[in-house]
Amino acid sequence: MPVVVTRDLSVELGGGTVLDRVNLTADPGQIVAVQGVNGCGKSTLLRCLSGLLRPGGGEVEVLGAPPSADAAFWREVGLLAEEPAWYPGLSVREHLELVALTHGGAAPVDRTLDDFELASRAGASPLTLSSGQRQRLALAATMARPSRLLLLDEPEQKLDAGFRDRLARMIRAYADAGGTVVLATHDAALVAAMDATSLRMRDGRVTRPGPVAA
Ligand SMILES: Nc1ncnc2c1ncn2[C@@H]1O[C@H](COP(=O)(O)OP(=O)(O)OP(=O)(O)O)[C@@H](O)[C@H]1O
Repeated sequence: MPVVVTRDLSVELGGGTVLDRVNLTADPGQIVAVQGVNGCGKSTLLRCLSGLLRPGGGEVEVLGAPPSADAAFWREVGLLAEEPAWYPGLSVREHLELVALTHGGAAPVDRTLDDFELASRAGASPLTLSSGQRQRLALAATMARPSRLLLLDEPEQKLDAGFRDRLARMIRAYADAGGTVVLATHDAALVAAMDATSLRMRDGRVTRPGPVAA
């Protein structure tokens, strides 16, 4: 059974059509990369999949039901969108300990710090990190705990080339273990490195579904 299905998903905002009858499916183990120019509707699509925006028309099903606001939904779904608010009085390590404590089955914090290249900054407040380091912390908080679906809006932003390669491998490993990923990205190299299914959007419409071109 698909993890994500949209049928003729449509959204109007500010008097204009932002999503126009978008049909998408994502199966267990699949990475769907939504690509297209600024303003084509990628973030709006992810907001609909996460239930943060109610579509004006069509249907969205995530894990067999419309996205829901309750905590049970968010235990299955990891979202990376706007940068989260950080607690200034908690260190990088303590933020990750909070995630590990509240989500059974999370990866050990020391391993997460290594995986996301944050070990040398473990004692720092997130507010004193560089923007790329904060992006890695946001990714770590999203990916270090169990989930069935990851919704990632431009996960590559602020990351250097080396960590983008590492991220591609981590997302691929998540999918190989049965997880589903829908991401919006401007990074064609990341799409290729993850061996993702590419979905091209233009003006709110899907123009080119199918496997990514070589
Ligand atoms: N609240 C809103 N009111 C009016 N228009 C909106 C609103 N939110 C988004 N839009 C418009 O919807 C369109 C799609 O925006 P969206 O953020 O989904 O694009 P995107 O593909 O994610 O772009 P980017 O690559 O720049 O992140 C844009 O034209 C944007 O101006």
